[in-house]
Amino acid sequence: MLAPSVRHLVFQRDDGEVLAFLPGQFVQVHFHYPDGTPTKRSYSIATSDGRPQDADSPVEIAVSYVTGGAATALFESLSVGDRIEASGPFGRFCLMPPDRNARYLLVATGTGVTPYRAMLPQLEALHAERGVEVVLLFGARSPQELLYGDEFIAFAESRPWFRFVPCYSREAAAPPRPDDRRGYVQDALAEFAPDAERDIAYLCGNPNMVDAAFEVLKVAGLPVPHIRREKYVSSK
Ligand SMILES: Cc1cc2nc3c(=O)[nH]c(=O)nc-3n(C[C@H](O)[C@H](O)[C@H](O)COP(=O)(O)OP(=O)(O)OC[C@H]3O[C@@H](n4cnc5c(N)ncnc54)[C@H](O)[C@@H]3O)c2cc1C
Repeated sequence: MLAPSVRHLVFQRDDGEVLAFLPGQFVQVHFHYPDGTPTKRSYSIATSDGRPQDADSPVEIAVSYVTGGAATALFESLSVGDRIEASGPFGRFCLMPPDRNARYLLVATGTGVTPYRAMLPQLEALHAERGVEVVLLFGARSPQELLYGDEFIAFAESRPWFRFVPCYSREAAAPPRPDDRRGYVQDALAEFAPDAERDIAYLCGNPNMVDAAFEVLKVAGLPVPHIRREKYVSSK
């Protein structure tokens, strides 16, 4: 468990094929409702090992359990070694190496942070290549819900070009770290002075947060192609 209701799950393909995904992409999990109707749900790939994918590579996801959720029931019922059906990779919520921005503003709530975990090796390479800087703003209700928080904190501590800014909407960390903030993640954006010349922003997770942060960035002057969005809407 990454948080009281969020579980990290690791899968491996069992058909000998390679899941050649780009960081930021997602998989779809296929299953059936109790009445036999087929359905599917999307999950961002969290795998962050930076190695070229091969047939044995892990496919990691973080699932937020919701009360009464159909996929939630499927994941809760799984035991080690069980199989599920999935397809992918899908999506275009990816870093685009031809971009020439000096800084990335990465914004997430909840499991919306998982694409950024997958992007860490690529961000490191982009920093080495052209000195790009990164600010990751992560909205969580409390420190207990700071998914992969230890990993992001350790990553930021050894890289001055990468800032990790947890924004707690319900309670502050005790004792707070210098980059901890109180309140909603979209309200913390102004402090980082979004700039059309310098920044490209990625927004991922709760649709209300994505819409609110999109408005903040647009008002700050970021052109729409510089604001990339992935909304975690239910695909029922
Ligand atoms: C591109 C994309 C990527 C996604 N990536 C992830 C991911 O990495 N991890 C992840 O956990 N989810 C992710 N989602 C959301 C995921 O696909 C499911 O919608 C979610 O897991 C709920 O599925 P469920 O079948 O358990 O609930 P459902 O049966 O779909 O919903 C049951 C009830 O819960 C409500 N509900 C659904 N989602 C939430 C929520 N988040 N909070 C509160 N109530 C909710 C519904 O309105 C409904 O009333 C992603 C969605 C998209 C579109």
